Amino acid sequence: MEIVETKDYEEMSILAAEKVIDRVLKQPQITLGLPTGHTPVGLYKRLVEDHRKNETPYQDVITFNLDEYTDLSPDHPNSYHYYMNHHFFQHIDIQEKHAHLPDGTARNLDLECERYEELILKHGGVDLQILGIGQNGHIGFNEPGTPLNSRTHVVKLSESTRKANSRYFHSLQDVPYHAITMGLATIMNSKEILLLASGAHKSATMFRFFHEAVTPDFPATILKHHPNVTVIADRPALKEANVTRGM
Ligand SMILES: O=P(O)(O)OC[C@H]1O[C@](O)(CO)[C@@H](O)[C@@H]1O
Repeated sequence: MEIVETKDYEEMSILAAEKVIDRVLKQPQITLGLPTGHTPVGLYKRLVEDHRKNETPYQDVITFNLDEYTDLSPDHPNSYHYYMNHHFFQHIDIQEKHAHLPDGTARNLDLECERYEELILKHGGVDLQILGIGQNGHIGFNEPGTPLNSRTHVVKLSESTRKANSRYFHSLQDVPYHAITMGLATIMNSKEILLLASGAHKSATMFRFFHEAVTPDFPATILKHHPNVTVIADRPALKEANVTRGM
């Protein structure tokens, strides 16, 4: 695992964007796995700026988002469909049919999970999966206790995650109770993984990530079994980590 420490959030976003742009230029038909949340907002901003300036092409890029809430329509301002359009898709030349998110409004959610998982496989899997990390160690919406061999599935969100995400909603009651997420095995199937973390509120999380053995109690620890992971995290997030950094 390669660990890159940056001065701050800005630098984390710049380095992450450089990596993504490099991969897209080398492989114009790349399949990207994309996260939401606060952490990647700066990355998307840099990618959009780069696209405007350098016309990095996304016409042939395929994307699969990690997760989506159930019961929020795609045009709901808190849905991840909306987030992705707002922060990224509407500003680049990606084809709509290439940008995939789980359909949290599907009538049969289990079938939707199967469809999504099969679609990822049909595209040959994710080449570069970008991840944020929840304070309880979740990746995607794989909460503590999620089986390590899980595929795309419906999850009941933990109260801590609902509370953390309520900052984007009018109130805690408005936060959905369920979501569809790629599973841990789905994520582990990606060829390369880029994990981003920023802020002092993630420092205990990053300590656990680096020092705990692989366990479903802290789902991100599974990444230790992946052969090609880069962590880009800022100094506040790594202040307790006590690990060797290097590019
Ligand atoms: O980037 P943030 O906002 O700290 O969120 C961390 C993680 O939590 C989620 O937003 C889900 O709660 C993930 O999508 C994200 O990776």
